[in-house]
Parts: sequence; structure tokens; C-alpha cells
Amino acid sequence: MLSVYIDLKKHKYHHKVWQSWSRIYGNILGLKFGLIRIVVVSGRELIREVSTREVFDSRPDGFLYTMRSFGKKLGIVFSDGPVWNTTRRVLLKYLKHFGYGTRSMEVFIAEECRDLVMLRISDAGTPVFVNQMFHIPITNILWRIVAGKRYSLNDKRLVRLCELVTRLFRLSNMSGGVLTILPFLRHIIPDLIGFTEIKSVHNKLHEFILETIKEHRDSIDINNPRDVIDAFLIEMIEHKATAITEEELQIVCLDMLEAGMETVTNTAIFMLLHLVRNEKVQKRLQTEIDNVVGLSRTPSLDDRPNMVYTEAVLLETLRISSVAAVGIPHMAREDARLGDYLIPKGTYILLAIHDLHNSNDWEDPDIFRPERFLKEGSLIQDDKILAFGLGRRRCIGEGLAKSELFMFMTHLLQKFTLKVPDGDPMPSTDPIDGITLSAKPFRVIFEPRFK
Ligand code: HEM
Repeated sequence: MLSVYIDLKKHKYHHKVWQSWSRIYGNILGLKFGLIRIVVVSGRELIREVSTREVFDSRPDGFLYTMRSFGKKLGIVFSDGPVWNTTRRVLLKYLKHFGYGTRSMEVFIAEECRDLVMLRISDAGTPVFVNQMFHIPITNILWRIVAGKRYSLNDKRLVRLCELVTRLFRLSNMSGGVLTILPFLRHIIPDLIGFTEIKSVHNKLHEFILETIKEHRDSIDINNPRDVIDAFLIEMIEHKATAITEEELQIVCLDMLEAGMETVTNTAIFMLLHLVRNEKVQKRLQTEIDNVVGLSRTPSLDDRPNMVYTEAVLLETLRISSVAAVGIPHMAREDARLGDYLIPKGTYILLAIHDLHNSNDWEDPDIFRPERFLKEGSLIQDDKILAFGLGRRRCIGEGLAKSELFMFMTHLLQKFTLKVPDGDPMPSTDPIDGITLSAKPFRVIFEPRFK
């Protein structure tokens, strides 16, 4: 613990500490904190191996991961075994039924893009802090399918809830932190180790979700399900013995709010950040929008195959600013061999994704250069990019996230040139540490391209 603390002072980020130790001790780095064993796995082959072997597809049962779900493994992100398997399958079925991955999803994304562009038109030319600007639009897209609801961009309660999720993601990190290693400290110094605040944020999120479920229960028509929550509730009514419980539904909703919001918004903000820092990239992106989409219509997902440069900007952002720096921890469900080592049952496994995307295997890894993903005018789908994981635990939101990032960037860049306000420093690429990495606050001027 002490050595982590000391090296954090030097390297600033947890993933950088693991990276520096992996350089010394190898691609399978074993750590022991009290009773908790953690292995950090680096390098493409090993990350692939862990992601695709069933023996490694459990999730940790440490305190930080289960305190959000009543001390149990529920929902999808932090559950495993039959509960996870069934819930993931059923959730995906319902998400698709209510529009996920279909044309209606594109309509939802386009509506959020339109409102965000309108908002930026209303404050065009003046500096705005951008770090929260995607929170509500991104939440709305998924929440319309899950809960049939959409909020205005200045809805006070949702703004507050999104701020709470951001805060929650900064209070710990994916290795589980003190709360997992020394959970009893929550009885002695709850404020100091963040327990009080994490608990209070969870309570508020649960309150919001419970209210939403209650509204559904009070107005449900079992012959006409409106959204994913209705579908789960109907299943509870019709197949009491086998359906998921209300507690489980609560955690599925929490998973959707948390996993779907911070990851995409943080990536979108980093994309803005790289665009204001790299004028030439921004210009080339705008030229592609002008050539392929023009001015008479708004961009659509059908434009994606013709917009390889935009796709390359997206991949380069996912590479250089890998917000899920060590993925979501896996856990060995049995003793298992990995390389030359025996990984004991119950070991947590972190995947060094940020390191994979920023190591010296890449030419100029610190330079934002989308062209690295282009060859003779075509996009290279580099399989070294593992931002969404692999195997049975692979992110269920990859398609949605990429569609959202494409649509928001093209809609904004079609209308505006992004500039750093005079007198403001160039925004830093150094992230803020946490469950996911996020950008430090910075301001942008959205300058209309056409009067
Ligand atoms: C840029 C955006 C995103 C990134 C970088 C990202 C990344 C990841 C990663 C690395 C994992 C863990 C894979 C593993 O365990 O090996 C994951 C899992 C997951 N993601 Fe995403 N994600 C993003 C967006 C989304 C969105 C929009 C949703 C909403 C549907 C979502 C929902 C989930 C869920 C539910 C899981 C857990 C899957 C499971 O454990 O079975 N993610 N994501």
C-alpha cells in the first residue's frame, strides 16, 4: 500500500504506477494488498487471453464493487455466473426490442445532437466550460429506451445526478481502493476514505431509479410495454419464479446510467480537447464533413463509411485517451495458469488497456495523429485498439458509443469551429484519475462557421 502511495506521488495515476512496475517486473504483475490479490496483465496477447478465457470472466467481490448493489453481485457490470449470463442476455433482447442498434436509436441521437447544436448557437462566440455538456444528451439517448424518458438540457435534477455520477467515478479507481482492501475502515474513518460520500451518491441514484420504477409500476399496461423497465416488470408479473427481482432491475438501471454515461461523455470531451489543440485535424475533419455531407442536411450514420478521416479521429481519441484505462476488473473463478504463473482463484485481474494503446509499440504514441489509422485513403481497423474489451465480457455499448461520438462530433463541427478563448491556456491532455479517466475543466468558444 505504502509503495502505491509513494509511486502515485511520482506517476500521478494508478494506471501509470502499474505500468512502471510492469516495465520492471513483467507483463504479469502480481500485487498483494492484505487478503486481496491483484494481477495487472499487459500486452495484447495476454489481454486477449484473459478476456477470452471463461475461467477469467468473473468479477471481483470486493466491497467497493458490491456496495452499490446491496452487498450482492447483481445486474451486469459487476455480477457473474448464471445471474450475469441471464441478465445480460435478457437486457440485450429488450434493448434491441425498444430500438437499441436500430433506426430509432439514430433518431434519438439526432434529436440530442440538434438540441445541443441549438444550445451552442445560443451561446456562440462566448467561452463555455464544456466538461458537462454531453451528460444529459448521452443519458437521454439510453434512458429513452430504458425508461421512456428524456430530460431538457437544463433539467436541474438530472444535471445534479450526472454531477454525482462524475463525482462517484473520481472517488475511487478500478483496483477497488482502500474500501476493498481495508473495508473495516469505513466504521472508523468513513469520511476520510470516501465511504460517506460514495454511499450518499449511491443512495441518491437509487432514489431516482426507484422513483422511475414506481412510476412505471403505477402506469403499466401489460399488453403494451413502453420500454425496458416495463418489459422487465411484465416478466416479473407473468413469470414470478424465474424473472429477475426488483432489486436486480434497480441495478440493471444503475449499470445503464453509470456505464453508459461517464465513458462516452469523457471520450467525447477528450475528442473536443484534441480538436481544439490540433487545428489541422479540425480543419481536415470539417473538410470531410463539407465534402460528404455538405450544408443542406445534417450528418447521419449512413455517412460513416464515407467519412474515414472522422472515423480515424474517433479511433485516435479512443487510443490516446483510453478512459477505461484498466478496463473493468475480471476475477479468476478457479486456479488457472497464465503464462508461467498460477493465478489463484479469486485473484482480481486488471487489463492494461491504456498502456497497450500508448506504449512504444506505436510510432510517436504521445502525438495525436489520426492518419496512423489510414492507409491509401482507407481506414485500418487496428486490432490493437481494445477500448471496449473482448470476449464474453465485451462492452455492450460499443456500437452505441461509436455512433454517438460520430454524430455529436460531425453535427458540432459542421456548424462551428472550436477555439480556445484568448488568454486561456491550451487544455491539458493530462487526465483526472478515477474509475474512468476524465479531462480537466477547460473552456471552448464555438464560433459559427457560416452566418
Ligand atoms: C467510449 C465509451 C465506452 C468505453 C470505452 C467502454 C469500455 C468498456 C470496457 C473496457 C468494458 C469492460 C470489458 C471487460 O470486462 O473486459 C465495458 C463493459 C461494459 N460496458 Fe462499456 N464502454 C463504453 C460505453 C458504454 C455504453 C454506451 C454502455 C451502455 C450500454 C456500456 C455498457 C457496458 C456494460 C453493461 C458493460 C459490462 C459488460 C459485462 O460485464 O458483461 N458501455 N465497457
